[in-house]
Amino acid sequence: MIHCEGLVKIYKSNDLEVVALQGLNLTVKEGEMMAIIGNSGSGKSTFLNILGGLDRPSAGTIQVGEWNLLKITDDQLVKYKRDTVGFIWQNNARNLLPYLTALENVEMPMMLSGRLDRAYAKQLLEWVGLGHRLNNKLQQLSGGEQQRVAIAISLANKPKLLLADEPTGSVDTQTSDLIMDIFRKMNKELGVTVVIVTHDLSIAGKVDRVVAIRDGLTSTEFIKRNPGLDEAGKGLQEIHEAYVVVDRVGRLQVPKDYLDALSINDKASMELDGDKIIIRTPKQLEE
Ligand SMILES: Nc1ncnc2c1ncn2[C@@H]1O[C@H](COP(=O)(O)OP(=O)(O)OP(=O)(O)O)[C@@H](O)[C@H]1O
Repeated sequence: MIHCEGLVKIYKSNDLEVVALQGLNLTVKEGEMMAIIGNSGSGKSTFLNILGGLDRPSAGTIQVGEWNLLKITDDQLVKYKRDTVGFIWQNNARNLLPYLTALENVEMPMMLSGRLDRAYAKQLLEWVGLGHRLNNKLQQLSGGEQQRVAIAISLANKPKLLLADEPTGSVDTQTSDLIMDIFRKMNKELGVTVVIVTHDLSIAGKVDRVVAIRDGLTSTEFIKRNPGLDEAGKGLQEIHEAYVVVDRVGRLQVPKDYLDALSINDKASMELDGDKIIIRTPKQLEE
């Protein structure tokens, strides 16, 4: 579904250049439900915005389904956004219309794309557990309920790819669990590929794979040890096996605390020792 290699995004403003993505590699299979984690400023939102067609990449390769997002024309990008992706933000209230009902809010994007389907709009709201709130105005719904309306809206165009930026960022734990359950249901029943960007490690137990981004590069992958396991609230390491990402030309990131522990700055010695690769302080610097 998603294949990106050496993806670069540079923001230029006046004389300043910020390299938000420095050659990111990531492949996401169709039907996968995965999360991207990383510290503030690591490039998560930049990556999601590129995937969602809201921002353009600077260089590299990024293919989503049939679309090459580096070469896509503006007209094709409009079609891509309308037909292929659904987007959910942390604070969705700004994208919803408070004076319309939940149902009217879901119908609105369908009308705009000329494909109104009231029965499907109702079904979506039932799927997110709001079948009893169809005719309530948005302003009469709680924050968590509004977030669920936003999820229904994001699915209104029957996207193949659902992108969520901190979808559980401003809701309580119970609503957060409910939202993750809805994503899983949509993923299983509609076959939608789901990519979630988050700070929240507790939702990691609800996805198949977590990829950590550091400084605009994928650094570590956590893959569920037991796919039957579905325990939110547990740490990543408890339910996932951690792997360092090695790119096609053999580059990998060594965690900063490991380097600090051995005072490795700009050089290290590396050697193959049977079935291990050993990285250590440069030999000539050892006492
Ligand atoms: N429009 C922009 N113009 C200039 N620099 C930007 C722009 N958007 C993001 N950046 C910079 O790119 C880097 C990556 O930002 P990004 O928002 O992708 O990080 P993030 O991991 O999503 O962080 P957060 O979790 O805080 O949202 C940061 O250094 C940020 O300051």
